[in-house]
Amino acid sequence: MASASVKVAVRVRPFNTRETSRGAKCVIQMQEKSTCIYNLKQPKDAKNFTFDYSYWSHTSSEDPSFATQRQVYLDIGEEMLLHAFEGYNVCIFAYGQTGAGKSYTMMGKQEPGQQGIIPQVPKFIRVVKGDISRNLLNPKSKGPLRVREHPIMGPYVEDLSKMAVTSYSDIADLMDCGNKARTVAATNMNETSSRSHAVFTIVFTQHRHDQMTNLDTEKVSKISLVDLAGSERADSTGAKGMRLKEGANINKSLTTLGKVISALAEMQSNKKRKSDFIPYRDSVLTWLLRENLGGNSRTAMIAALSPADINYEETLSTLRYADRAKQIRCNAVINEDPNARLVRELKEEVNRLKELLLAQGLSLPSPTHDAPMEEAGPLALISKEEAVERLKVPFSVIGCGHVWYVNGLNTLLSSVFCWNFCTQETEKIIDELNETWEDKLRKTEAIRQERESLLAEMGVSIREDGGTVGVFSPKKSPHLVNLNEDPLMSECLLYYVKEGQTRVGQKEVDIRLSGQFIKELHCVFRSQVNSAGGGTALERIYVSAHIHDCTFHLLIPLALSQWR
Ligand SMILES: Nc1ncnc2c1ncn2[C@@H]1O[C@H](COP(=O)(O)OP(=O)(O)OP(=O)(O)O)[C@@H](O)[C@H]1O
Repeated sequence: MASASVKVAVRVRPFNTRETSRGAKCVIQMQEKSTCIYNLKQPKDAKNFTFDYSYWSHTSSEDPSFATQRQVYLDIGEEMLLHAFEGYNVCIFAYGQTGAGKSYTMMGKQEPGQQGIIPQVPKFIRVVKGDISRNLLNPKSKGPLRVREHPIMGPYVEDLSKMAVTSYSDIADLMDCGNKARTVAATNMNETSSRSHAVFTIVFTQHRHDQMTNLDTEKVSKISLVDLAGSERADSTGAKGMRLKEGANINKSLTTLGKVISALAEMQSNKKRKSDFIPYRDSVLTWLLRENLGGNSRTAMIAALSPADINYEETLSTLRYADRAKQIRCNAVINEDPNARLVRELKEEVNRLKELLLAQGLSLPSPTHDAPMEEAGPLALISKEEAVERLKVPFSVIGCGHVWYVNGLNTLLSSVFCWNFCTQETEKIIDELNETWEDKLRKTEAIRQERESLLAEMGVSIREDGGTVGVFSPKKSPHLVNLNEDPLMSECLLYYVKEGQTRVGQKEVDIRLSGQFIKELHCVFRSQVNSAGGGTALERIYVSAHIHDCTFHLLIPLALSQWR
C-alpha cells in the first residue's frame, strides 16, 4: 500500500477579452511552487500559498516562466499514467470558477500544442466510458444514468457503456464523440458544458505472462479524468426554474466535494476521526469519486485561476480549496488480478441470494425488466459495509443500493422482484467481467454504428476525414448552434452553420453556404450577461466563417437563446 498526498497544482490563465476590455489587473504572482494573491482594495493584503506546482500561463510562450500544455501534461498526466502502469487507480480533477481554464487544461484545443491532459493520457488505454449522468457514447441509452451501489462492487454507473478500443485514434474518436454528444445534450436542454461535470473513466488493463512460473497475471487500474462544472455557477448566475435545479445539483455536488475535502483534511490532522464522518454519500459526484478522494487512488487536483482583480473573491476561494486538498492522503494499492477475485466474490453472492430465496420456499420468478427498476425508486446510496450488513438481515432484500424491509407477505412477494433484479444485476456484471476481448470489440462496433446514425439524426454531422464535427439543433436554432463553450463567458465560440436564414434579435442575418464565401458579418444587439465578473452588456456579435468544404465554424459571442 502506498500512502501519498493528493498532488495539487494551480494554474493561472491569460486575461480574456472581457477582462482586457474592462482594464482588469492581474492579482496573481507565482514563483516556483508558490502563488501569491493580492487584494487591490487592501494593498497590504497578500496571501501566499505553496503547491506541488504553480503554473504561470498568464503570459505567452516567449516568457521563460510560462507553463505550456505540454509542461502540465508532463508533470501531472505522465506521473499519473506511470502510477496507472504500476497498477494504481488514478484520478486527475480540475476545479475552479467558470471560465478559469479547467476545460482548457483538461481537454485543451485541437491546434498543435494546445491539447490538454485528457487527450494526451490515454495512449495505451483499452476501455472508455461516458460521463456521469448521461451515457454519451451509446445512443440507445435514454435519460440519465443511475448510480447504483453494489454490495461488492461499490458505487457504479448502471448501463454505462464500455467501449473496447484498439488504437489511440479509436479513443480520440470516442472522446470527441462524447464531447460532442455532451454539447448536443447541452444544446437540447439549453444548457452549456459548464453546467455539467464530465468524467472520463478509463479502465486500463495490463496482461502479463510470467515465463518463469508460466502464470498469467492481470493489473487493472481505473483512470478518472474529471472536468468539474464551474464552482460559482449556482449562486451567481441568477438562474431560475430548471436551470436553477441543475445549478442547485451542481452546487450541491461541489459543496459536498468541498466538505469531503475539508473532512479528509481534518481527518489527517486529527487521526482519531474516522472515515465514517466523510460525507461521500451526500452527492453522486463524491460518491463516484469516493475512492479517488482519500481511498484507493493516486490523485491530482488542478485548480484553475482567473488572473483578474474582478474575480478576486472566487480565485481566493479556489486557492483555499486547493490548499485544503493538499492535506488529503490516499492509500493506494496495486490492483493485481482484481477481476478474478471479483468474479469469484460475485458468484458467491449470487449463490447466497438464491439459497436465501429457496430457504423462504420461493423460486426465482422469470426475469422482469422494468418493474423492479421502477420499484427501486430514487436511489438510496449506502456504503458497501452497510449493504453487506443489510444483506445479512433476514427477510430484507437489497436491490443494488435500495433496501426493503419485509414485514408482511404482500411486501415479501413484491420484493422478490427486486431480489431477482439484484441477482440479475450481479450476473450481468459477472458476464461483463467474463466477456472476451473479441466480444467487447464486436459490441463496440455495433454501438458505434448506432451512435453515428443517431447523432446524424440529432443534427451532428461528421466530416468524412473524421475531422470537425458540426452540430445543429432543429428546434432551437436551425442554422447556428454553439459547439463547445460557454456562450455567456467566452468571446470566442465555435458554431456549426446549416444552410438557411437565421434571425438575431430583430435583425436578419443571411447565411448561405451554397458556394458563397462569407468572410465576416457584424450585427449589433444588446444582451444581459451574468457572469462571474458581474453583469455586462454585450453589444456586438462578430460572425466570421471559415470554410472547409461545406462545414462552417462561426465565432460568435452570443447565447443560444438569443437566436430565433
Ligand atoms: N492556460 C490558458 N491559455 C490560454 N487560454 C486559456 C487558458 N486557460 C483558459 N483559456 C481560455 O479561457 C477560456 C475559458 O477557459 P475554459 O473554457 O477552459 O474555462 P472553464 O473553467 O472550463 O469554464 P467552465 O466552467 O465554464 O466550463 C477559453 O477560451 C480558453 O481557451
